[in-house]
Amino acid sequence: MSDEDQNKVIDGRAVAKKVEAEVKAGVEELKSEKGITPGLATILVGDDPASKMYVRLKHKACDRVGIYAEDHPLPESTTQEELLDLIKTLNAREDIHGILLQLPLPGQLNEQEAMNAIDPAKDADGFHPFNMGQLLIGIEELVPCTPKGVIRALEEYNIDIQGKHAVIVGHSNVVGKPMAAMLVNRNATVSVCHVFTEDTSKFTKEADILVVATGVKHLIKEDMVKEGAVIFDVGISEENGKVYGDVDFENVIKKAALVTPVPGGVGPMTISILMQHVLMAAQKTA
Ligand SMILES: Nc1nc2c(c(=O)[nH]1)N[C@@H](CN(C=O)c1ccc(C(=O)N[C@@H](CCC(=O)O)C(=O)O)cc1)CN2
Repeated sequence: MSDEDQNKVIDGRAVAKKVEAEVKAGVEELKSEKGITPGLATILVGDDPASKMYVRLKHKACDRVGIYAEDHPLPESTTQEELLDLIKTLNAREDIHGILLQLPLPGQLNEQEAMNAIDPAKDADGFHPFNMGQLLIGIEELVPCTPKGVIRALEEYNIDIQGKHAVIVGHSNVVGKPMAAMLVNRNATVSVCHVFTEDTSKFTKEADILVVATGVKHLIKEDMVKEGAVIFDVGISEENGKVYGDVDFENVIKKAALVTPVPGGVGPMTISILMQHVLMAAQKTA
């Protein structure tokens, strides 16, 4: 990669490091002034290797910032009742301020019902309907971590959002929909594309800010982006032990003003925002 292109890489690890430093300072203050150690409980159902790795990364981040973390691994065969029972127990624990249910869940489990059972005040992921509803009316407290990480990166890189055309590819509850709400809350003009969009490239070519979250390797090519666009690649797919994003990074970077790499872009930012949420939830109990 040329030096010029190197300067266009959004360093997600550096953004995450900055967020983590802030969280660490907040955790120390809460411990020394109120005697409260923020606590996160993670729930991992089954043996999916990627999910296991993400939970491990979250526990390592907790260690770095001083958050207490405990994992609740459940077998693949877990019933809805068993999962809800565990969530109920964790909701009642005073030393646990954040609960994270690692997704996806095995097919027999009802994901939405499980997320609805998490106390909204402990909803570290921001997926509870109460927190999603708050986001929609412009109250951003516990909101989904990945889109919040994207917003933080836009701030860190001094990118104006107001009046810009932001295009999101993917309309999931985890990324696409909350990302749209956060950008609208900041007065962007937002288009959301998805599998039923007739001509996605018609939209992506017009995007000042492009967020792609589909899980389709290298879906976004150089001829699909606008010169000078700021691009966030949220997708991760694996092929022969190598991870790929949704953006054809090597070629797209020639045209973009800024772009996130995979790995080292949005992923680390997501985890640092999760740490921020556990701290926020603990601070509210003080
Ligand atoms: N309960 C949740 N489940 C899932 C979420 C989520 O936010 N909450 N998001 C994804 C997975 N995810 C976090 O859980 C996640 C994915 C990727 C990364 C990350 O840091 N990736 C590294 C690359 C790692 C690799 O080599 O594969 C990177 O991008 O640098 C962190 C978190 C689905 N489930």
